[in-house]
Amino acid sequence: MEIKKVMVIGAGQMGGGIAQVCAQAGFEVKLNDIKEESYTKGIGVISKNLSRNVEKGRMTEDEKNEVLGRITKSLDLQDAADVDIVIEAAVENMEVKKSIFAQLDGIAPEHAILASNTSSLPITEIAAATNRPEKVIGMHYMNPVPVMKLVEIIRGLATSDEVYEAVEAMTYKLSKTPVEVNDYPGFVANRVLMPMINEAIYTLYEGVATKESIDEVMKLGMNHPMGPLQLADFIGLDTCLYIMETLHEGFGDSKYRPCPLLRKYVNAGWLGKKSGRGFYEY
Ligand SMILES: CC(=O)CC(=O)SCCNC(=O)CCNC(=O)[C@H](O)C(C)(C)COP(=O)(O)OP(=O)(O)OC[C@H]1O[C@@H](n2cnc3c(N)ncnc32)[C@H](O)[C@@H]1OP(=O)(O)O
Ligand SMILES: NC(=O)C1=CN([C@@H]2O[C@H](COP(=O)(O)OP(=O)(O)OC[C@H]3O[C@@H](n4cnc5c(N)ncnc54)[C@H](OP(=O)(O)O)[C@@H]3O)[C@@H](O)[C@H]2O)C=CC1
Repeated sequence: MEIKKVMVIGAGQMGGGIAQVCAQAGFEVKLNDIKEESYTKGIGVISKNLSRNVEKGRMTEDEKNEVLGRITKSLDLQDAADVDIVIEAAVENMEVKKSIFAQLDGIAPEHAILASNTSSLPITEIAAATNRPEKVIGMHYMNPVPVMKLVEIIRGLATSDEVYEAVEAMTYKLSKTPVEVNDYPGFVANRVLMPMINEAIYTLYEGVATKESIDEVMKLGMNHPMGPLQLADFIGLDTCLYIMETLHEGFGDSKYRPCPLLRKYVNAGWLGKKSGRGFYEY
């Protein structure tokens, strides 16, 4: 099955990046959000990223405008009525995702694939909110999407081979590398990454070292491009907390308990870079 028309749901840091790389690869993209200002912010970031490519001589002004011309605004899920795939990148909350998928099931054409960019939530459970579980799949991009090469592709219990192959082919078309993963909490990426970040937060919470020192140890000692606390701010502390909660609940193992300091920051509205304050100020 050939994918030409894409709808991306959520114009935040991930949805914006996904829309950008899809449009750059020649797909027609509808970028959907519930709020007009979120769309405006998202398309603004895309435009800025593309302008940087023009400044660096990687694309011409005309090519930039062609890419932007392939992205259209959507504030209504009904716009999914003629797309081949929907890639959902709304907030990391099961109830929100189930509601979106149940609605999409009634709107998107019969052949359309319904993919989620969830970082950790079970694809099988999201799929169960629809009458087409064989067409539901995880397509997990990494942040920042235009830079990172990996797409974790998660098979739900009922995902068909045909749908897997179509999403794999699309990933290659985006010049990214797919890795096949089964449907367990956190998949691979966040099952490994997020407990490290949570442990770094515990290290801060217990006064073992300052935030700068913790980040410095991991940058200089392990060659990580960002320290874990800086990376947590970059991902979004709300997203980090939701992922830890999914691991904790999904495995029932206390080793995944979210650090109280992480919860405190999220409750304070300190969500990291996107809100201007997390472990650091922006
Ligand atoms: C939570 C989940 O479910 C899964 C996840 O995504 S976990 C998060 C995974 N991501 C990571 O671990 C990222 C770790 N950090 C990094 O790799 C790097 O710090 C980084 C790529 C973000 C920035 O790299 P850097 O060398 O420190 O900075 P910088 O020189 O400014 O950027 C390098 C390139 O990336 C580009 N870039 C950086 N941030 C960008 C962004 N937000 N959007 C688009 N492009 C970006 C820059 O334009 C630059 O491109 P060129 O060199 O081609 O001009
Ligand atoms: N941050 C990361 O590093 C990564 C995140 N992910 C996953 O991607 C998804 C999005 O994360 P991220 O982009 O960081 O989050 P953001 O908070 O940056 O963006 C989420 C966007 O979705 C919008 N939104 C919320 N509910 C709906 C809805 N019902 N319909 C349409 N749009 C909606 C929000 O609008 P508003 O602001 O108006 O509420 C916001 O614009 C999550 O599932 C997350 O786990 C995956 C990989 C990496």
